[in-house]
Amino acid sequence: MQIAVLGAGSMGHGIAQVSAMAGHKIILRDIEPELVEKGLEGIQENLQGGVDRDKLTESEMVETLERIEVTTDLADAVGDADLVIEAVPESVELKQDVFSDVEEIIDSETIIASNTSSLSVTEIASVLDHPERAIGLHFFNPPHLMDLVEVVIAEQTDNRTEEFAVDYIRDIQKEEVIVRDSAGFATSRLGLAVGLEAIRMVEEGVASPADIDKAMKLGYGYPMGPIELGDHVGLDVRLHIAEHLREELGERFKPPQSLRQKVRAGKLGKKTGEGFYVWKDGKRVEKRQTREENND
Ligand SMILES: NC(=O)c1ccc[n+]([C@@H]2O[C@H](COP(=O)([O-])OP(=O)(O)OC[C@H]3O[C@@H](n4cnc5c(N)ncnc54)[C@H](O)[C@@H]3O)[C@@H](O)[C@H]2O)c1
Repeated sequence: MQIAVLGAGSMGHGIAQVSAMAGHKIILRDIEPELVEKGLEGIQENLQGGVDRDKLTESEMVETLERIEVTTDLADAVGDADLVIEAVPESVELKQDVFSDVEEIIDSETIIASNTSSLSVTEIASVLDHPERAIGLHFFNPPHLMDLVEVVIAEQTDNRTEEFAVDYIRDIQKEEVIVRDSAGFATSRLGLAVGLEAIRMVEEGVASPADIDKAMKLGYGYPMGPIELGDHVGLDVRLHIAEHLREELGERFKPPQSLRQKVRAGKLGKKTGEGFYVWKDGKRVEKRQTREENND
């Protein structure tokens, strides 16, 4: 089928790539020529990496790239699309504008999906004349390596749209989970609950961040401990999501004080060189931390 991907940033170019690899024709749209070109370069790099690691052949790479067109023109992108997936920045107003603009161009059968990671798909879809064709498709970063897609069912989503979305996800070799549209979907809500409790345990002096992370890795088989994951994602991002979930779901998502303090101090994790851990050149600097040190 033909798929329009709107936004060629971190997620958009990855979604375009995995869809093209499954044989679909893709039109990738961003607002500036440099941005679509950058997205396309990202796809080329990922595919070349796959060829280098013998994950795909040179000719599969070439065929995949031949299935991708880029444009800055919305009508060119969505005019003949069977599925439109938006991956523009995380703002309700922006996504609503994109949805309404798209609906003016597409035909009545086209499905419109949002890759939002935290916003209400129901609210985004509310601007449509036919909101029953809207759905959330929450891909994970980077889409070419992450198998999961949360299929988010808005209040208005009908069965045809849900079935269409599930068929598409399976077709591109991803695994779906079906989630009713509610704050944090399934992943962020549970991931954050563990992450916030881990920070509270550090505050209470139960164990050091390193020991909490080690406990969950060795005891529960987590690939990465909850505190280290927070440093990876960015503590500002974690705080923002916690505030949103607190507003929607209640006090159990109240952000711990030490999380707020780290964000106020600009200690945002890996990207600033310090969060709950110290980071150098993208790697955790190992130092034996005592519980007292972490109560600062
Ligand atoms: N980055 C992640 O880890 C991640 C994971 C899952 C979901 N998401 C969600 O995916 C969406 C995109 O995130 P991202 O990290 O790719 O952002 P990004 O900033 O990397 O990319 C967004 C792109 O959209 C473009 N854009 C802005 N307005 C546009 C418009 N009207 N039409 C087309 N393109 C437009 C921007 O120029 C930019 O290139 C957000 O909703 C985000 O919450 C992000």
